[in-house]
Amino acid sequence: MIDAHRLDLDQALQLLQQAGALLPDEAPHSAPWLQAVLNALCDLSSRDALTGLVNRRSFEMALSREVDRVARAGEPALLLMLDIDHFKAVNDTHGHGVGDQVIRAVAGAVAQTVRPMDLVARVGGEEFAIILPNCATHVGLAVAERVRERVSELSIEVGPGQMLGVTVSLGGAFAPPWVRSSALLWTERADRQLYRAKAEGRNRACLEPQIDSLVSAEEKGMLFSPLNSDLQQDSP
Ligand SMILES: Nc1nc2c(ncn2[C@@H]2O[C@H](COP(=O)(O)OP(=O)(O)OP(=O)(O)O)[C@@H](O)[C@H]2O)c(=O)[nH]1
Repeated sequence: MIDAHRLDLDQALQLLQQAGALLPDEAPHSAPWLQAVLNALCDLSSRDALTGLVNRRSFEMALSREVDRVARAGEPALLLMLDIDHFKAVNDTHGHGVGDQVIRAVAGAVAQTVRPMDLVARVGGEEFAIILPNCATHVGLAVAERVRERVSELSIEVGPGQMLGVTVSLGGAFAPPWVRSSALLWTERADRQLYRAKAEGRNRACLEPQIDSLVSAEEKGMLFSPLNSDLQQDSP
């Protein structure tokens, strides 16, 4: 049994306080209190401080989980990479503070546009990623377009009476159903489409052309038959 009084938790509690996290109501140093402190620290370390979105580390974990899920369940999942257009010019013209404000506004708009089950992450300075589980392939482009349009409608007040508009480019790729791919390959494919969107003029969404699965219904049945359950678990 751990005696929580003997643990040095000062720094952890200061971090939580500084981040504005609510400290647990439970009796200090009790087991439920300690658990609540750990939960709050986990939450803090999985979020980006500027936007409150999921950070790159959590995104990578979620993406690997999604790769596994798609390979098992065969449901199509879409990964969108999103980058603010000409963002350097925003910083250069209006300053870093306004740049941060724009990043926050874009993050809010994107998070409000997708479904609660979708995961929006800030994966770089002005770069975001969205994992959309169970997203039908024929609606992928419409979803990406909706996000693009929503951001382009933003009017961000960056000074008294001074409004700023911003656009984003998006690149997307579906995880191949029934196939064990890797998070890295999936990200690279979506990134390639993002570069295409930038090269084709920005403020647009490009999705990887769909390649129909070569796995037949019969093969899918075989993959999930009890005889092959070991094979399924061991396959790379
Ligand atoms: N304000 C602010 N700026 C950031 C942050 N992180 C990165 N940046 C800036 O984002 C800018 C990214 O610029 P670039 O990668 O050149 O791209 P861009 O100007 O958006 O141009 P394109 O992507 O080609 O449309 C750089 O100037 C970085 O300094 C941040 O957290 N806050």
